[in-house]
Amino acid sequence: MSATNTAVQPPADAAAPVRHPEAPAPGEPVGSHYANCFGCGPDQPHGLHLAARAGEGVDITAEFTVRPEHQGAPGLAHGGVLATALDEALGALNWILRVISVTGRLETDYLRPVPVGSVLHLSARVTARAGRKIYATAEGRLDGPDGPVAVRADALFIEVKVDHFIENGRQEEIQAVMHDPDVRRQARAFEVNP
Ligand SMILES: CCCCCCCCCCCCCC(=O)SCCNC(=O)CCNC(=O)[C@H](O)C(C)(C)COP(=O)(O)OP(=O)(O)OC[C@H]1O[C@@H](n2cnc3c(N)ncnc32)[C@H](O)[C@@H]1OP(=O)(O)O
Repeated sequence: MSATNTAVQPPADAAAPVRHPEAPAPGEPVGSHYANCFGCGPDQPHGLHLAARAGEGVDITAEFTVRPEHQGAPGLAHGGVLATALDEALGALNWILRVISVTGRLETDYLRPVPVGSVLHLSARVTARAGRKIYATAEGRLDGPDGPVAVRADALFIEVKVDHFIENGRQEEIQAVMHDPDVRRQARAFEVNP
């Protein structure tokens, strides 16, 4: 592992993250940002169905149950799926900061194999902010929230406007969500906050 790559580590003058006053209360579900999201969407049959809960700080917890459709090697979770679980847990931090951001960089360490049928206990927290850059870290543990760490990641998320999705997403899906009052309400709530 490179000791010189500092892209996912905050600079010395980065600011401490602040929990938004209207973030979900500790223990409350963060909610799915999009019903078809592979990470958190309830309508994705093969998705991860992560349901994150707000922590007390600028953090969340979530569980991911590894199903047979998530395999890479026989009986083991695919590494890309595990990276997705970490990425989704990190993405849920948007709701604690009340900022819309996307993954710019995700550095993942795989420490233990994760068997099918196991529950990965995920936690993620923001470590610092610098302008549009949000630095965060996540880990997934086996055998309970205090069990051994199986996977971990450091990430750099970049703040974007709602237009990022409207301009880049396929119009079919964009038009469908624009007509969803829940999505419109959520997007408005994020955009009125500086
Ligand atoms: C409708 C409502 C929907 C709501 C949906 C909620 C969605 C939540 C989803 C959550 C789901 C889970 C999460 C997901 O799966 S999110 C999905 C996966 N991620 C993406 O698709 C992002 C694709 N990338 C981009 O769109 C652009 O590259 C972004 C927006 C990221 C930056 O392009 P933009 O033109 O805006 O900015 P910039 O290029 O001026 O860069 C700005 C600064 O950032 C630094 N930098 C940039 N990239 C990197 C990098 N890779 N490593 C290190 N540093 C990087 C850069 O050096 C610069 O620094 P500085 O020079 O200022 O110091």
